[in-house]
Amino acid sequence: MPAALHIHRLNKHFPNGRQALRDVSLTVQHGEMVALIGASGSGKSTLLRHVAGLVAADAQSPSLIEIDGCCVQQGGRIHHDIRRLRAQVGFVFQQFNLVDRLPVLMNVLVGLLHRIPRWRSWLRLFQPQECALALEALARVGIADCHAQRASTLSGGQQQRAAIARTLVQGAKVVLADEPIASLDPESSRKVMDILARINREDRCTVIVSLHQVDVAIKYCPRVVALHHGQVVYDGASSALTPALLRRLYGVQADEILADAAPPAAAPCVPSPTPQWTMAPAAV
Ligand SMILES: Nc1ncnc2c1ncn2[C@@H]1O[C@H](COP(=O)(O)OP(=O)(O)OP(=O)(O)O)[C@@H](O)[C@H]1O
Repeated sequence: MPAALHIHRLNKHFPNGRQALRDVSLTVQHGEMVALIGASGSGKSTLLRHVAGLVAADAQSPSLIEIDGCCVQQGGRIHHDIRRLRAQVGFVFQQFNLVDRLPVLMNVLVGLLHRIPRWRSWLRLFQPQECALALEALARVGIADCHAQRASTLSGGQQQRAAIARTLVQGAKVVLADEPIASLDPESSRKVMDILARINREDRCTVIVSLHQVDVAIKYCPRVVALHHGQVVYDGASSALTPALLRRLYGVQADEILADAAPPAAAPCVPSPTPQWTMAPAAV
């Protein structure tokens, strides 16, 4: 069985000469929940955008990205059938990417557009069972009662949950979430992360989530991939992250991160059966 995600020797230079990714190789198996961490500018978003086939790697490089054995891009060329492949990948953005003026239910139904005839998608004609599917997805993320509201009237946390409901309706087997909680308050962040963990657990969805908050990465993701100046400098158990690595990744900010992660004594991030920052999974 092919891996959920396979990345081989991914390099990216932007036209201004900046190298955002350096020889990134990574394999993620089906059903994993992986956190992508690293300081601002380390390349997390750029990596996820390459995986989604939104950005092409350096031309004539040996790069290869495959999702479930299907080529997303190779040698800096995005696969010609990327639209079909993208339909299998859910993308959750920091800024939600909902259509503000449309009702929440319609925003969720957008996840079905790749599956219905084009004439129906143009007319936004959805069948009762499709609406029922969207309502069920909204119920799973806890906002079914908001289905008739315009997306713009939802709170940030609710909008992000609607965006996740859209990926549920889409039937995505791989969900890429790019800093999904960066603009949310702690309670909304918890709800969004709980939902991502639930779809990982219950739907066996592979989730790759970029996060600024190391404590959240440790709490929710058994595996962490850390980027530093576009290079993978750590790929392993989140419980085995060390203060030394966090200092390398985040510089002076690391002390703040360590304090957040383990409040009482700048406790070492050594593997332990019950790390102090691991809270019991909370219900959505
Ligand atoms: N379109 C672009 N043109 C030039 N440079 C870019 C472009 N997009 C990103 N970069 C640069 O590539 C590097 C990686 O950026 P990226 O947004 O991937 O980092 P990040 O880890 O996601 O940061 P943040 O956590 O702040 O979102 C940065 O140095 C950024 O300035």
